[in-house]
Amino acid sequence: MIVGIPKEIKNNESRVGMTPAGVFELVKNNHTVYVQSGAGEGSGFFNQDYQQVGASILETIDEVYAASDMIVKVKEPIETEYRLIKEGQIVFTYFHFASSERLTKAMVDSKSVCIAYETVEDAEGTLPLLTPMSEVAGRMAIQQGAKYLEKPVKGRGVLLGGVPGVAPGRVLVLGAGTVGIQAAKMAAGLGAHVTILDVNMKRLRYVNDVMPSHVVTEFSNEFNIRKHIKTHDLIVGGVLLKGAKAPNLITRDMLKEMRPGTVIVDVAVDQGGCIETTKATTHEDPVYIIDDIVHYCVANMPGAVPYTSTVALTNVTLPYVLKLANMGWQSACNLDKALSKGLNIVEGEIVYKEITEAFNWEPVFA
Ligand SMILES: NC(=O)C1=CN([C@@H]2O[C@H](COP(=O)(O)OP(=O)(O)OC[C@H]3O[C@@H](n4cnc5c(N)ncnc54)[C@H](O)[C@@H]3O)[C@@H](O)[C@H]2O)C=CC1
Ligand SMILES: CC(=O)C(=O)O
Ligand SMILES: [Mg+2]
Repeated sequence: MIVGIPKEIKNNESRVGMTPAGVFELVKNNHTVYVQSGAGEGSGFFNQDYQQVGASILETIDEVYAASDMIVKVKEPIETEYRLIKEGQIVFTYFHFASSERLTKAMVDSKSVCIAYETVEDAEGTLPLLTPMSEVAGRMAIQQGAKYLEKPVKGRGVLLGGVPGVAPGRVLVLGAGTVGIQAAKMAAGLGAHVTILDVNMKRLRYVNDVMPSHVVTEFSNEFNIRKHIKTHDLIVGGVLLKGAKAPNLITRDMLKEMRPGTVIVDVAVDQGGCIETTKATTHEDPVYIIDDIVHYCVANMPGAVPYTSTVALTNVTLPYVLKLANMGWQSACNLDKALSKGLNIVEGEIVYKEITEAFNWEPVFA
């Protein structure tokens, strides 16, 4: 199969869909790999690193899309990429369709085969291709939150760890999944008081078992959320309903209950966000303020630490890329149930029901 690795074009996105180690495996399996010139530079991988393991370098993104049976990338296609995607072409990447009707329509029209990293789901119900990026984003949420709590950037002026004689900051984490646990762990490590909420008691039991006693678990419901937003300095949104639009757990009117300078880091922004006032931002311009509440809603947080993220991502995507390249998408998905859950749009048909539900579209599949 011919596999193409384009350069990412989302704002400040320096990850790349494959490391030279991944290209090495594909070439060993007799596949042809085209890498766009400079695609890996932001992650520390240069054209010669890819050439040394057998890839050919193409100058433009148009050439990479035109030449390839399968595109392996990181972020959802951006508008200028829509026209490049061909009928029958496999596009293996993060899509987050439920947060973008426009992207969904464009991919339906392209008649390509869209396999979304974020909905590949194993027998235990975990999301192996989302997990490493959620680990990165969960940890980063505290780094970013701590920074925006500083007064010069309109935060409350609270040091998360406190100092002797002054109470530490308070961090409220919505969702005790991968993002939530990593955020809680980082915040706890800094010495902050952490409250973590989920609707899944198994997750809360796990957190309760493994975290120190200054990480307190509570059930997620409106009453508890309304209570805690008044007293916490940093709120991390890490909820997920697989493939669906995130639920709005904090509505606009609730911002008035918070203290000025409270910081929200809504990691769930890529699925539409779990705060009503969330709108996607970029690393270039990451925050905005509504009712004195600082919102950080960057939809590609791991893009800011591309070396770590590219390696972590391709560690988990490569086995699936190899299967797709070796067998074609039909046989690979027939044989691998986890991969088949990644099928979102197949040759013009939406095959993941949460996407149609997100837009109140009529289901078009059986
Ligand atoms: N902005 C960014 O750069 C990135 C965003 N993400 C996003 O972060 C989000 C979370 O991802 P993961 O932690 O991997 O998901 P996960 O599936 O591991 O965890 C989600 C948790 O949310 C919980 N939940 C569902 N409804 C809830 C409610 N009403 N209240 C409280 N908890 C609730 C679930 O029980 C689950 O434990 C996803 O939308 C993911 O795409 C992930 C990586 C990077
Ligand atoms: C998961 C995701 O959207 C990201 O890593 O950017
Ligand atoms: Mg994202």
